Amino acid sequence: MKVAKFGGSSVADASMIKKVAQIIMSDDDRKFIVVSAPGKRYSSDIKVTDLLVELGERFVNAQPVDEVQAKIVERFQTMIENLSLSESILDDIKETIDTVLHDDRLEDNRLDALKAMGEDSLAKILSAYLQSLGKKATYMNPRDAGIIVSDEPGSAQVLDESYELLAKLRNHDGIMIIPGFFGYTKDQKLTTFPRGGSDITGAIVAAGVKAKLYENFTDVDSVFCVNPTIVDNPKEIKELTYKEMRELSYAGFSVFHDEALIPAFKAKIPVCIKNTNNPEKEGTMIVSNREQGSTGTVVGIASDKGFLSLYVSKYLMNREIGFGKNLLQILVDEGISFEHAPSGIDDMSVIIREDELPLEKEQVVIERIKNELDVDMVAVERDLAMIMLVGEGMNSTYGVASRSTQAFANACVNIEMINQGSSEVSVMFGIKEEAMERAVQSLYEEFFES
Ligand SMILES: Nc1ncnc2c1ncn2[C@@H]1O[C@H](COP(=O)(O)OP(=O)(O)O)[C@@H](O)[C@H]1O
Ligand SMILES: N[C@@H](CC(=O)OP(=O)(O)O)C(=O)O
Repeated sequence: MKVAKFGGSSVADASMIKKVAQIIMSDDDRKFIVVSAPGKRYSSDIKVTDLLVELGERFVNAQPVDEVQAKIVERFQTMIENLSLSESILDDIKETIDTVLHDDRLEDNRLDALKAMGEDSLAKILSAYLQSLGKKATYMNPRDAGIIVSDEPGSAQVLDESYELLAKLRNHDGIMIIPGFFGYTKDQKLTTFPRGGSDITGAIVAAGVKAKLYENFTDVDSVFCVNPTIVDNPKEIKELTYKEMRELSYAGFSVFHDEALIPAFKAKIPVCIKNTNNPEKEGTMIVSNREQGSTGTVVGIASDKGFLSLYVSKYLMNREIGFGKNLLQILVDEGISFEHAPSGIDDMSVIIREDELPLEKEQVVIERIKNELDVDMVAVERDLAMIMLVGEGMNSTYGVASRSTQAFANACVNIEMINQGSSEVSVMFGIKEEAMERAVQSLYEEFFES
C-alpha cells in the first residue's frame, strides 16, 4: 500500500486535479491520498493558503474581508464547475469558511483553522471527483484519521499516539483522501504544521499505515542537485539518504519539507519525489542507505537567505565556565531560536534567522548581553546567506574544503563563516546575501561540471 501526497502545484486547478485522479487510478496500491491547498497556477498567482492568511489577518484587524473571501470562493467555484461537480460541494465549502470566520469559540485558533481550509476544501473536491469517476473514495478529516498534534499554533508537532490510531485505517476499503497541513490537539483544537507542512502529514500517514512507499508528487521531475532557479538544468539526483535530504531541505531545497523526513525515517518508509505532470519519470528516491560511489562526493548544494550573525567577543571567554550557556539563555528568555553557534577562543557567533530577531528585539538582546555578560564587543551582521554542501561520502574524501574555498575565490566571494564537523554529512558556509547566486553557480561548476 502506498501513500501519495500531491502538493499545491499539483492541485492548482481542475486540469491538474484530472491529472491527479489519473495518477491515483493508475495504481491500485495508492490507497491513502494527502492533498495540499491549491497553489499558484502561474508565477504571479497567489496560493490559496496565502489568501486565507490574508483573510484571517484582515478579520482580526477588523478590516474588510469580502474581497479576499470572494477570491478564495472563486478559486474553488471555478474548479468545481470545471470538474462538473455538484454545487452542494461549493455550498459546504462556503459555509465551513464562514463558520470558521465567525464562530466565537474559535477566537484562540481562528488563524490556524482558516489556514487549513485550503487543504480541507480540496480534499472534499478530490474525493467527490473520484466518486464521480466511479471510484470508492472517502474524505477523511485528520481528527477522524487520528492525527493528534502539540498545541503550537502554526508549528505543531505530531504526537506519538497518532501512529497507533492511523494504523487502524489500514483496513479501510477504497481510497481515502486526507487534507494535509493540520491535525488536532488533545483538546480538539485545529492546529497547523509549519508552512509547507502537507509533506509532514503525508509522512505521518505513511508511517502510521506502514506504507511500502511514500510518493510525494510535485512540479519537478526530481530533486536537483541545486536549486533550479539558480542554475539552469542542474543535474538530477536519483537517490538520496534521509540524512542528506534532511540537511538539503533544511538549507533551502523547498521541494520537500525537512520535518517530513523524521516520521518516514523512523518508520523506514522510502520516499519518492515525482512529477504530477510527468508521472512516468522515475523521480528521486530517499532511502536509508545509498550505495557509495553511486553519485559524487557532494550530492547537493543548498542555499538560503535571511540569516544574521550575533557576534560576541570577550577576552578569556574559553576560561569562563557557563559563558555559552548564559548567552544562549538570553536568547531563550527572549524567545529566539538559533541555528548554529560556531565559537573560537575569545569569540562566539550565533547564527539566527532574521525573522526571529526583528530590529526592536535586537536592541533588547544587545543591551542584555552588554549588561549581563560584560563582553568586550557585541555586533549584529544582517543580510547573510548560508550555503550547505551535502553528501554522505564527504567526511572520508580529501580536498572537499579546498575545492569549495577555491570555488568561492573564483566567484570573488568572501567567506564569513565555515561550519564543518558538527554534521558528518555537510559543510556550511556563511556569506553575504548578494553573493549567494554566483557562489552557488561556482560551486556547481566545481563539483558537478568539472
Ligand atoms: N534542489 C531542488 N530540486 C527540485 N526543486 C527545487 C529544488 N530547490 C528548490 N526547488 C523548488 O521546489 C519546487 C517544488 O516544491 P513546492 O513548491 O513546495 O511544491 P508543491 O507545490 O508540490 O508542494 C520546485 O518547483 C522548485 O522550484
Ligand atoms: N498549503 C500549505 C501547506 C503546503 O504543504 O503547501 P504546498 O504543498 O503548496 O507546499 C502552505 O502553503 O504552506
